[in-house]
Order: sequence, then structure tokens, then C-alpha cells
Amino acid sequence: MADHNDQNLTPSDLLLAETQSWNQLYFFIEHVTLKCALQLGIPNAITKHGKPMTLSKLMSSLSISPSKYPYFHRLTRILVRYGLLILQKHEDNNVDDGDDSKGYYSLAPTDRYIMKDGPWNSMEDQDSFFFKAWNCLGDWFRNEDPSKFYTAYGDLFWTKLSRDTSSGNWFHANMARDSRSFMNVLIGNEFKDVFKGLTSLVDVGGGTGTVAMAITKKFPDMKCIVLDLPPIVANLQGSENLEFVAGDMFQKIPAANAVLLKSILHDWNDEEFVKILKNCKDAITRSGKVIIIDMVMENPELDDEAFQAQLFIDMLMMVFLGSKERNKKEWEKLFFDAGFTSYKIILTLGLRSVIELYP
Ligand SMILES: C[S@@+](CC[C@H](N)C(=O)[O-])C[C@H]1O[C@@H](n2cnc3c(N)ncnc32)[C@H](O)[C@@H]1O
Ligand SMILES: O=c1cc(-c2ccc(O)c(O)c2)oc2c(O)c(O)ccc12
Repeated sequence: MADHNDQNLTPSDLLLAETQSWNQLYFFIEHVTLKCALQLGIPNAITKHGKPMTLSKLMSSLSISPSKYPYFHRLTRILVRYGLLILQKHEDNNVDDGDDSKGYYSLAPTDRYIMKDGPWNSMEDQDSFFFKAWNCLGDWFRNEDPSKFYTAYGDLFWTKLSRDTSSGNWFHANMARDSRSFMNVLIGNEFKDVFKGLTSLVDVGGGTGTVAMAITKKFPDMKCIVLDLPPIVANLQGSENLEFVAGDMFQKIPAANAVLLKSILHDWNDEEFVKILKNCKDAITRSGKVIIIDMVMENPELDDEAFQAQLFIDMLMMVFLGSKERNKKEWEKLFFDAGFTSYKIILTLGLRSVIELYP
């Protein structure tokens, strides 16, 4: 007697469902093996070697015993499957499986990003901080806490970062990496028009100033202010056209031609979002603008892989901040709720879009 759940599934449906459920259940193994690769130092070893490496060479450079060969090649096999490594087959293709002359391993282009500016290379040193918030996510759906992070730590994310120096430094180093990478793309191509003609700009929640430094380097005549919380900017040194100001964007934003909000508005719920934008509107001149760098969900320009990445970041916002990524309609509603009259999505660069908002 077929179980009532299976009665509508054909044998091939059942086998497909089995494959799908194994992939869903063990999806975390991609994460575990990627972290293992970083923990062992595989990307750095290949980078340092300067050219593709055989497995034996890679293992000896990592001081891994040859006795582990039968296991290590299975780790690199799955890393090739995920696209972290590239295996260049040996010309003589009929080598034994697992034989060292099987081929040479090199880093995939994405891996070079991961090592230089990606999110991964900092995860190790804050493993517990980052992953503790994700554990037992279901608990949060049964409590009234503002975020799962709050359930885990009894503190809001920004409060915890300002109290815990090592986590705060780790987080802001991550943001600086992200900003360096994004600004290289933004200012390095013809879209620098976003900042063209501005004589002053406030980078609200500008952190340790990576974005502001990139802008003032490219536009030396512009006066830039970085507004952030006191613990973040307390010991930061400005320059002739860059000033760090300690403050609260929910209270007041210094006056300027334009205000920049990169990875800010997705941190906050709709009410807080509107409050920040209203303070931005009070800060800019009538001919000024607000420049937003953030994700626009369900963006038709993005492929499925980018959409999945956006879903992951949306979960990150939900878990760490109780906030969200927004689609175009959601952005637009809040822009008008904050009293702005028009906006323009200037361009989409990777997962993020640059939006200009006019008073
Ligand atoms: C996700 S980070 C983005 C940092 C930077 N804009 C970037 O993209 O690299 C959010 C920033 O908002 C700052 N922040 C949080 N609450 C704030 C507040 N009430 N007033 C000003 N800045 C705040 C945090 O300290 C942090 O630097
Ligand atoms: O805990 C994290 C939190 C965030 C994060 C929080 C608020 C934002 O507005 C944002 O843009 C990113 O980003 C991370 C990251 O980028 C990493 O690589 C590793 C950990 C984190």
C-alpha cells in the first residue's frame, strides 16, 4: 500500500524528490567545505605558488600528510564542483582517478575576489560571533525579539558592535572590503557622474571612510563628511577635504549638496527608513540629491545566481537586524512617504543599484 503522501508520485518522481531532498538537506556542506578550504589555506597556497599545482604539491605546501591523499582529492573535487577551484586535466586523460598526474589545480576568478575583498576571508576569526546568530533560527519565529541576533546576544546588532571592540573591528573591516571593491567598479568606470558637480557630500553611516576616501581622491575639490556613531569615528583622522563627524542619523545630518547612503537603508524597518530619509531631505540643498547604494530585489537585470545571493543577504538582514532588502515598488513607496518627489535608478552594478533621490 503506497503511503498516502506518495500515491501521486511516479517512481521517477520519487527518485527525483530523493535527489532534491538530499541536495537541500546537505546544502550546508558547500559552506563547510569552503570554510575548510580557507582554514587549510588552499587559495593562499595556490596564489603563492603562482601557477596551477598538482594535488601532491598542494598538499605538501599545506603540510598535509600524503596519507590523507585519498581524502584530500575528494575535498578538492567538491571545490571544483562549486567553482572555487579549476582542474586543468593532464593531457593524458586516461590517468587513474585520484592519480596525481590527474591534473593541475588553479583558483577560479571568483576565488581571487573571495581572498582579496570577499566576505569569507574574515569569517574565520569571528566564526562564533557570526554563526551563533544563525543557530536555531526557528526559535526567533516563536518569540517577539526584534531579530535573531537579539535572541542570541540580548543586544541589538549596532549596540553589540559598539560594545565589543573585536567584533566591531571585524565588521567594519568587512564593510571596508566591500566598499573598496564596489567603489573600484563605480568610480573606475563612466558612472562617476553620480558625484560630478557636487561641492559637498555627507556619507551617512560611512563607517571608517573607505567610500569617502575613494570619492575625495577622485574629486579633490569636494568637501566630504563621514557621519557615524561615536565609537566608530572617535579616533579616525580626516584630511583637508574629509572630516569624520560623530553623530546619530536619526537625530541630525550635517548640511551638504548631497547625502550618500551605502548599505544603510536595508538595515532598517520602514518607519526608521523614512525617518533617516526625512533627515537627509532636511540636510540637502533644494538642488541637491540623495545617493543610495543598495539592493533592488526582483531586479529584471539580474540572473538567477544574483537573485539567490540577494535572497541570502535578505536573510542576513532579517537575522542580524530584523530588516530587509526591498523591491522597486517598496523603495518607491518609502521615497514618497519621506516627502521626495522623484528618483532614478541610475545603474545596477552586480547585486547593488545606485539610486538618486530628488527633493
Ligand atoms: C552596513 S554598515 C555600512 C557602512 C558603509 N556605508 C559601507 O557601505 O561600507 C552601516 C553603518 O551604519 C552605521 N550606523 C548605525 N546606526 C547609525 C546611526 N544611528 N547614525 C549613524 N550611523 C549609524 C554603522 O556604524 C555602520 O557604519
Ligand atoms: O555579520 C555581517 C553583517 C553584515 C552586514 C550587516 C549590515 C549591512 O548593511 C551589510 O551590508 C552587511 O555583513 C557581513 C559581511 O559582509 C561579511 O562578510 C561577514 C559578516 C557580515
